Amino acid sequence: MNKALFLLNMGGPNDLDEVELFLHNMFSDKNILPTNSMTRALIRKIIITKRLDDAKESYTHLGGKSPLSDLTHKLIDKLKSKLDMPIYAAMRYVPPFAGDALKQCKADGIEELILFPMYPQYSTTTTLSSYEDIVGRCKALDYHPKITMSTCQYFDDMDYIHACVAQIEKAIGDKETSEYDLLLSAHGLPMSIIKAGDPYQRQVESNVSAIKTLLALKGIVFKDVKLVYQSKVGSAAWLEPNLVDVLRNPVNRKVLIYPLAFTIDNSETLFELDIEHREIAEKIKYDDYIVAECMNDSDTFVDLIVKYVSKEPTPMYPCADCSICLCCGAGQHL
Ligand SMILES: C=CC1=C(C)c2cc3[nH]c(cc4nc(cc5[nH]c(cc1n2)c(C)c5CCC(=O)O)C(CCC(=O)O)=C4C)c(C)c3C=C
Ligand SMILES: [Fe+2]
Ligand SMILES: [Fe+2]
Repeated sequence: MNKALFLLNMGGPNDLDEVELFLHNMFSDKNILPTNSMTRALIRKIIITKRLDDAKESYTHLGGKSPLSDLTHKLIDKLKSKLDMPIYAAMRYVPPFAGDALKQCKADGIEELILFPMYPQYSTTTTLSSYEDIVGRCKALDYHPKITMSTCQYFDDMDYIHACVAQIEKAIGDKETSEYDLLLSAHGLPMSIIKAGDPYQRQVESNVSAIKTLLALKGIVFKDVKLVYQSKVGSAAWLEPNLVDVLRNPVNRKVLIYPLAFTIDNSETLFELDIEHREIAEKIKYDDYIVAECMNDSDTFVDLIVKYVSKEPTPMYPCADCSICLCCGAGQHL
């Protein structure tokens, strides 16, 4: 069967004019704001009015755009040397959208789309949203390929955990780990989404436990290892503890932050963590403040993607005896 690979992600604005499009599309997504469409439109307007200038300002610090798209294309270039199939980035809120790639796949007679989520932990706000986007766009194009999730999540895959620890080791270099707090920083989510059954928090916590276990096995000792949540938007309750609160109340003034929910660097790592929160740390006189890089196009991450794309998809999580996946809805009933 002719196959093509789609890497699923949110995307990031490719110029300052796209910041509004990003926010508009994100807050039009029923998986991000699961309310009725009238309420969603109202909240969207309020958030765009409040966030647009600040968001543009953040991207200005990064040269006027998000680094996400360029870094994803570097990864795709590396994957192309290992996988004999067309590979596309499918971004949810800004170009490159999946639509153009799907038109190309239809014209090329591609019969199977293999989807790889760039999110290690499954969430309705990310993985499910991207999956539904692909399915919806295929329908709109009257294109009916087999759609396969290569995996719905990989937070518990030991190859992925080794890759996380490799990034942490690379960031700390020759420094003495026992003097540092390791903050494993996951993107936050509203508590309302968690209470509705989203498995993200549980998967993040398992991810943290696995990293702690591997650090112990490798004899790498930090002063403390803490799970924190970043990038809160609005005033509703989100997952806690919030990274900013933890940074503002230091027990120890040497920290290494590892961004746990991203595989590709973006404004929330390179601006929020590395510029904005660094300023807080400098103001309150941290002795050292290190932000680890995401996996980006590292060889271990390339190998992980190749592994999932090359293997038969396992019955998807958590349903073992029916091919429809209970976490993302992918697949079909037998
Ligand atoms: C309700 C708001 C948001 C939820 C829920 C959310 C979940 C979520 N997001 C990511 C990854 C990314 N988020 C990015 C940008 C971004 N996210 C939000 C809000 C929510 N995210 C906003 C408003 C923005 C725009 C930037 C800003 O205004 O601060 C990005 C792109 C960054 C870039 O380089 O452009 C990513 C990637 C995850 C993994 C996640 C749930 C687990
Ligand atoms: Fe986000
Ligand atoms: Fe799934």
